[in-house]
Amino acid sequence: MEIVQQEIERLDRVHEAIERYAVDRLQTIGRHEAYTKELEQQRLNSVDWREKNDIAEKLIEHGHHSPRKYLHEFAQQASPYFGILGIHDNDRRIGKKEYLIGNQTLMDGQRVVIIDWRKAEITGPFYEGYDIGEEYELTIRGIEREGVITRRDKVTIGRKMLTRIETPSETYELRGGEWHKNGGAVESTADTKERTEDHRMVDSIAALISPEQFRAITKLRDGVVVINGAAGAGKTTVALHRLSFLMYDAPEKYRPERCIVLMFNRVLRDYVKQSSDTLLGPVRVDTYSAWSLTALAALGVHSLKTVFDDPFGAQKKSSRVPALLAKYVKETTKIEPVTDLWRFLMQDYVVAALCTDSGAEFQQVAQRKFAAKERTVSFSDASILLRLAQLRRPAGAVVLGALNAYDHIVVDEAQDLSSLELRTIVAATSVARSLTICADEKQQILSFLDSQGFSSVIAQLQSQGLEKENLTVSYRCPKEIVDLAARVSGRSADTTKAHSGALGFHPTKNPVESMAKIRELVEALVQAAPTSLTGVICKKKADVKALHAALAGVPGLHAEGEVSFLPGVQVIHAHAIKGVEFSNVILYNPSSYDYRQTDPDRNLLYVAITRACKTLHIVHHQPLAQGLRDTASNR
Ligand SMILES: Nc1ncnc2c1ncn2[C@@H]1O[C@H](COP(=O)(O)OP(=O)(O)OP(=O)(O)O)[C@@H](O)[C@H]1O
Repeated sequence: MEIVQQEIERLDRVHEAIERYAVDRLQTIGRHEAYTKELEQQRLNSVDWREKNDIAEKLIEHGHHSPRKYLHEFAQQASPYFGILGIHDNDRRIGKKEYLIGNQTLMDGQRVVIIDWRKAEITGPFYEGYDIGEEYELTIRGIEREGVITRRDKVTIGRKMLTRIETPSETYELRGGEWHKNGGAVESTADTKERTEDHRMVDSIAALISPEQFRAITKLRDGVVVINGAAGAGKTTVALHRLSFLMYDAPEKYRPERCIVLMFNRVLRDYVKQSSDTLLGPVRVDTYSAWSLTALAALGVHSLKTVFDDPFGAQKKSSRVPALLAKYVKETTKIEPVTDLWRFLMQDYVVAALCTDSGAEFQQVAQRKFAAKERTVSFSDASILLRLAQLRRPAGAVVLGALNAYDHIVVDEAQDLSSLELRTIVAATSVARSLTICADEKQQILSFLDSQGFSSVIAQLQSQGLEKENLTVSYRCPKEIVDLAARVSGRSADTTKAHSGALGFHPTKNPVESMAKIRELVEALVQAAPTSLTGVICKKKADVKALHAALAGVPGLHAEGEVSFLPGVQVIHAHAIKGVEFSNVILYNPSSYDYRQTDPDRNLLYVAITRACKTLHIVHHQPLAQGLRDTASNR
């Protein structure tokens, strides 16, 4: 196995280059800092003010060239690269060349050892599915290049050791201390998570990016990109890599401190925060609600008290609110912002447009709050308040963190934001309106949102130039589960890349039997794979407690309400599972009473099913929801 020997030797040389780079880097920094100290000393010793000024200027100039700014520490020692791209260029001066592709560039003096995957003009052929021997035409630094692809291999390096080489036709794998040819299948991301005992997004995903995902990541530098696609097709993955790509490709245009990622809930926020260090560096990752409060503060609206419950939350999220606000702002003058909000809500035309019944109560509450100068707002109020505060600013005004200011915003699960919330986000971007919006209308689970909201904002953005990317391949779920999800949602899915998994139905007679069955299943799953993560999903919050009690004492049971990505077992209700994933999912009694034939219920069931990376067990004592029922009876 010559290739294995060659690659082991290559990796040794790369490790040596990493060490040389680390030493060179520290020496260069050391020299720079020693000269800084020398200049500071000279300035201290100098008695002539003119000389002092000269030295001060020199110090400032010297500071601009600090090697800490451009010689970054190489942080990928354990796994320095994941791809090898071979070319034979028609230009004789280039000729045959092999590029190593990784998460960070590595230089050895003037020589490039590893190329960052985001250097798309070079790494494109690696991702875009070129065949060996296929001709390429590239434009690198404005120069046309032509030739043929000679190699396009993936390698796995873990803890500084080469363990796998995957060429387009063969695989070589290190198992039990020996190399085997064409042995195992590619490890799925679910298996990687179990092996590493970490059930967050896999860090090494840049190695796996598909051609369609790569195109979405590197597409259209300015403007809005909407990423659609089935659950588990990699929408979030693509959006985060896209932001990473933009910041790398045009750092002066996409500054990390002027970019933000908005996630659907705190679970998802923490999930991304913890897993995207390499990808996003210091970019803020937050929920829409948390961001809206800081944006309000930036606009001068302070001392708010927030509450979750709002009996009129649905009305306030109506897709009619943006037009009503626009009219209100036109016809009224600016007053203290929170009072302005209550005054808006008590207008007759607002009440008439938003309330079919209970309008009188809606208006009275707003009038009372207006009179009392109330500072307690719900999160639905906060988004109206934010849009109002944005609209009250003069056209084109820039307010950092709130208005016409962000270089780029990523919005995940946008289908579950109201049209007003989406508008506050769009308004917060700079005039280039650079946004990546992930959305799947089949995953809209908030019953109080009207479906026109999302589409109306997209239609408006369309007129300003918007690109849509549809991801078709599902990566998270096994084929059996993708098929079941397709039956529930009525949307077909591409299962070509899907691995195989297990799907089981377990009818019981009553809740007690269901709970006992779930305990039996969980115990078996934990015993079979102690490093897996199992999610027990129920529709009603009240069932979380009962299920938790039924599983008491099971090894690895996470505390009630705690969401963690460590191996074990989690009981969680369906509304809290957006965007997360489990090796195994057990659905507790997904009955036709709990999941009715309405869009939000169907969507919620679709979301629950598609959280499973390997197995799905459905335990029920009542008639199953439609979609599940047909599958169960055909088995
Ligand atoms: N090209 C790929 N190859 C292998 N795994 C991938 C690929 N792209 C994404 N994944 C994995 O698939 C899973 C789903 O990805 P992601 O969460 O980005 O999908 P999504 O479309 O946002 O899902 P959802 O709509 O359910 O939120 C993740 O574990 C991710 O690491």
